[in-house]
Amino acid sequence: MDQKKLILLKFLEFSILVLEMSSKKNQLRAYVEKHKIAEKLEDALNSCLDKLPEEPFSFLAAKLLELAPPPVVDHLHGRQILDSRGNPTVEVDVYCKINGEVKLMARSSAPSGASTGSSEALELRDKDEKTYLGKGVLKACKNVDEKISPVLQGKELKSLVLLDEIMCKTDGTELKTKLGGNSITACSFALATAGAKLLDQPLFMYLAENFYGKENMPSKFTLPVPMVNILNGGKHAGGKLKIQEFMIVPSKDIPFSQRLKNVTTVYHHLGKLLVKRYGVSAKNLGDEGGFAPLLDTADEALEAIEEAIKSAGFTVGTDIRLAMDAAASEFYDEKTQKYEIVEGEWVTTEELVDWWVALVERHPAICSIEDGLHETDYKGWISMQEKLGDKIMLVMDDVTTSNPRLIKQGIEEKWANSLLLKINQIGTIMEGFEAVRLIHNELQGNVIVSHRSGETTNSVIADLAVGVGAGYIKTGATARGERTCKYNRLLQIEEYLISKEML
Ligand SMILES: O=C(O)[C@@H](CO)OP(=O)(O)O
Repeated sequence: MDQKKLILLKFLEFSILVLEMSSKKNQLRAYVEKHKIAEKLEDALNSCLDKLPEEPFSFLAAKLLELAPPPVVDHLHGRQILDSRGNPTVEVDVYCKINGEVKLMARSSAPSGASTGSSEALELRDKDEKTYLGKGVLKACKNVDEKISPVLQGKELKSLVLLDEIMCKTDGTELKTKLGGNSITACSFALATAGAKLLDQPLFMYLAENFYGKENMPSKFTLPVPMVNILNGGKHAGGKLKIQEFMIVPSKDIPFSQRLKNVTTVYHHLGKLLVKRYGVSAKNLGDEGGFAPLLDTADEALEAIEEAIKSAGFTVGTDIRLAMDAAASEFYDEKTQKYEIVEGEWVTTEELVDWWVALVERHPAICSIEDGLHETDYKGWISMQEKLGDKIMLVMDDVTTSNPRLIKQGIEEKWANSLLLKINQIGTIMEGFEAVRLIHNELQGNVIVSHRSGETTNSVIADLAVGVGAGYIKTGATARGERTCKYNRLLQIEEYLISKEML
């Protein structure tokens, strides 16, 4: 055998040995020292480096990569932290084993809703009234450590779908009643974050690869249009205003950073206007950072917002449109089957649908109404879709709870034309992917990726919105850290996409 081949062979043997022994560092160090491997190798390489052709080295490098053991999940750890409302929620740490060494790769957490749909995944709470008024999540954290972590141990992180599938199977229930939706969502978010980090990819790219498959990755991405909560009512505020969220929606024909700048400008103008009109307490903030003035009617709120848009120098309806989340289940009486749309005034389903039609006529800048009816008032949903579905977005939230089974039913029965996607309503990102596919492929409708009213400072949903090509994102006001971190992440993604010519 000629010398070149011999050296290469020895180098290969040595490299294999290093890889095999890399989990036992001390032994490796002793071996290297005993046999003076480092010097020998250096000598050998020096003597032949410039004489050897390129080929064998790239072959060798590829072989070594193949031989390296892939990084795998070592364990997950759940911990109780606080969300933006001061309630406990689950945070999960993902530890991976890389070349035999255990490292903390990523951490993420679950959000929590207030106006929740009845078919949402179970939010597992301890119900011990002495601790956090029964809202503790220590049982959910224990499930992460004792039930989820063991089934994921040793698994690779390339496929989030596979990991989410394992968690769903381990729980075995549609609404995650065994392990808790909060533990599973926090794990799914943390595993995705860890996977992206391990593969050295931006999170949105990792999610896109899992959503589209590596072969079908788009060469360009789009950034979602933000639906920015600017004025709060209902359960998120505390006054008489029944409708939960009034939002502003910038034009999609301008860059994301400009969309954000425009809506933020309107937000500040509205703050000033409310103080002037209703006094300083009118600029108090609701759970999602929107102002929470003590108003009585939707018209009052919409007129104030329209005026703020104009005083900020924009045109209502072209530069900035309006959107609402009624959260109608919260002002519905199941016994009488009536809605209290204005304090003390109860209306039937038909009257409410007509009320919506008239409101859209009075405020033509309205482009979207979410949960305009109670979550089981299917007749009402169908009637509203017939009357308004070709004019504006009608968004299913509590009625579908991001659940592919309910979304299929909604598509078949023509409940509405758009979907609000909240991963913690169903549990895993994988199930969220299925929801998006249904809406995009079978309904040709819009998906709005959404936060919850109780949030943490992780920004996974911003990456998710870009990764699955959602048209919109709803993540509160352009104020309060747990809301702005999502918008700020979108600014980072925008910059990245521009630099890579992928926008
Ligand atoms: O109703 C909604 O769409 C959400 C988010 O705004 O609120 P919650 O998280 O309280 O369900």
